[in-house]
Amino acid sequence: MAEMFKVESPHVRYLKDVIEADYSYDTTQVYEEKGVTKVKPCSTKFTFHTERKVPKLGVMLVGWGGNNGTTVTAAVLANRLGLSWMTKTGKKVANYYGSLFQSSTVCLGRGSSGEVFVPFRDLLPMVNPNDLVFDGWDISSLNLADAMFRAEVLDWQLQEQLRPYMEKMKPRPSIYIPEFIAANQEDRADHTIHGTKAEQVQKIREDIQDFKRTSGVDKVIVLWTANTERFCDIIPGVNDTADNLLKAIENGLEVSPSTMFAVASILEGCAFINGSPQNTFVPGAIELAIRHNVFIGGDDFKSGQTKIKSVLMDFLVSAGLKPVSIVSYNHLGNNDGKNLSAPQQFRSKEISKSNVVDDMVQSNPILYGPNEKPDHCVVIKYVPYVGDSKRAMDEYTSEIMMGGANTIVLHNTCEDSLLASPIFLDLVLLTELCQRITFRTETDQEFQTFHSVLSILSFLCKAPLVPAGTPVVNAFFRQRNCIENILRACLGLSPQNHMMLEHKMQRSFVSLKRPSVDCNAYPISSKKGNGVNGFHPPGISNGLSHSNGLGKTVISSDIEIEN
Ligand SMILES: NC(=O)c1ccc[n+]([C@@H]2O[C@H](COP(=O)([O-])OP(=O)(O)OC[C@H]3O[C@@H](n4cnc5c(N)ncnc54)[C@H](O)[C@@H]3O)[C@@H](O)[C@H]2O)c1
Ligand SMILES: O=P([O-])([O-])O[C@@H]1[C@@H](O)[C@H](O)[C@@H](O)[C@H](O)[C@@H]1O
Repeated sequence: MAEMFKVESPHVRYLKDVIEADYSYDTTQVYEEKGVTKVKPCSTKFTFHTERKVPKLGVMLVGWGGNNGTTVTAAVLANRLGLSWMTKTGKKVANYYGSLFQSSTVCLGRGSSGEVFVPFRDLLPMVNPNDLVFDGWDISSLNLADAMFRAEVLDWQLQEQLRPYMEKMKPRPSIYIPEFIAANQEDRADHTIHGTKAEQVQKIREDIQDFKRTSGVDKVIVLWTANTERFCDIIPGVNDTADNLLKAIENGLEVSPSTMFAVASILEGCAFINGSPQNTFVPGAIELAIRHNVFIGGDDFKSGQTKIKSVLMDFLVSAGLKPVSIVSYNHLGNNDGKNLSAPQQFRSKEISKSNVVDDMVQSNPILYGPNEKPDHCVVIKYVPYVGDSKRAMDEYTSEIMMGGANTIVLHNTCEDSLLASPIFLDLVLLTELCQRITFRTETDQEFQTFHSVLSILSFLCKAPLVPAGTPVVNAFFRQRNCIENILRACLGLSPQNHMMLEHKMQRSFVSLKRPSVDCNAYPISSKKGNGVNGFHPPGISNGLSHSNGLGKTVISSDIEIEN
């Protein structure tokens, strides 16, 4: 599919197979010299390559029969089919609300009528989620239609329309090691593979090969959405290096099912994403991914309470207010909640939900002394009756000026799986896009990929996995801006700086010509479905555009967009 717009610049070249962009990466180095803090602007010349051809993408879900797995599969099917259904509050239409790429926008630049916003997905060629092909594994034998019914997430009228499609989808039997998940999951495990750990890893590899062969997809990404496991001890000689991990699997030593899936995926050259909080990526798994130049990412989908926390902490600390007590309670009644009612599984989740405040606390030594941090308590309770409708209650108490106190209380009710499902799509689509991006610098002329530990996924994860020795960022807008600015860099566009100097000057440097009067509103993104058909970005929806006969659509004399 042709790009939705083209950048007019001598530094950007639309070649047959790639978009090639020259980019100046500007940073600022701070260092001490003779007791003086020095600040030095630095600039590095990058050349980015982004492959223009979008592949047919297969997604294999571990835990496919769960609430999230069935819901995301149903959502993609419903969008592909353009389904709608009646409910007590009226007609509902399939959409991808909650997806960064499908339902949020970015500012492309400034037009004659103001800022021009386009769907995030249109910045670079990306897979359309409607085209995703799903497969996967589950320790429960239910087909996807019966599993969707068991999940009790989606309206009945929608389930009825989807049943003929989803009842044909059957998860593959999976690896089951009881001690890694709650004992209360045992009655679900009627669909498991047997044999040694090495034989089971080999079986998973064969499943991936079989899916590739039978589905005709160009590439596969494996995503863990099975139950939360207990943490694994990091044992020298067992999982501390890639070779030891492979040997441990051969010798049947302690390796969790999620790590076994990660190893199988990596050995098959498939990116592996961990949507749960356990430490799947033991050092040996990370080393193996690096050795095979395969992307890994995680941990734990950032979907609700923690996502709000990464915004509120950003707001409070950036505003100079001092959060001193944060209490996050929630109860839910789905199978995830049932699994988390066991202490070891809860502990995994408690860890991933607790570290999200660290970066903002460490960013402000005015508010927090060395090793000082707010009280932070995480509580999760299992209440079967409420099902997937998670109830979250949060209390944020901050010290404000002159001994004052400010307490913010939140109550949030939502279908947990409808918050998590769009995150799946963003994770796999962004990972796939990153697989098509390479870059070189003026001092290192050989093109390289991103590091195997794909930290650009941080925006989508509670406990971001980052390359060793690199910073963990949790603040919501910093994470989002990171994605946006990297994708802009692939187009040779400078980072969003929000300065808007042109509007803050006595004598502006920009003459904003009025658009010609004989043109119609220009649909920036005419992709079908998801309610964005004929998308008219704010600022030019009543704006005017016309074709100048050169195959370009001119929104105004300031912007030219090539059809
Ligand atoms: N909002 C959210 O729903 C959300 C947010 C963040 C993280 N998560 C995590 O995502 C995961 C899935 O959440 P869910 O609500 O879909 O849970 P779920 O219990 O409904 O689904 C998990 C599925 O995994 C299956 N399973 C368990 N062990 C397996 C194995 N070894 N191999 C294959 N399948 C296995 C189970 O049978 C079940 O069908 C959980 O770990 C949860 O903590 C969920
Ligand atoms: O994403 P978030 O709302 O912070 O955290 C959620 C937890 O509060 C919830 O109890 C759990 O079931 C979900 O898996 C999810 O992890």
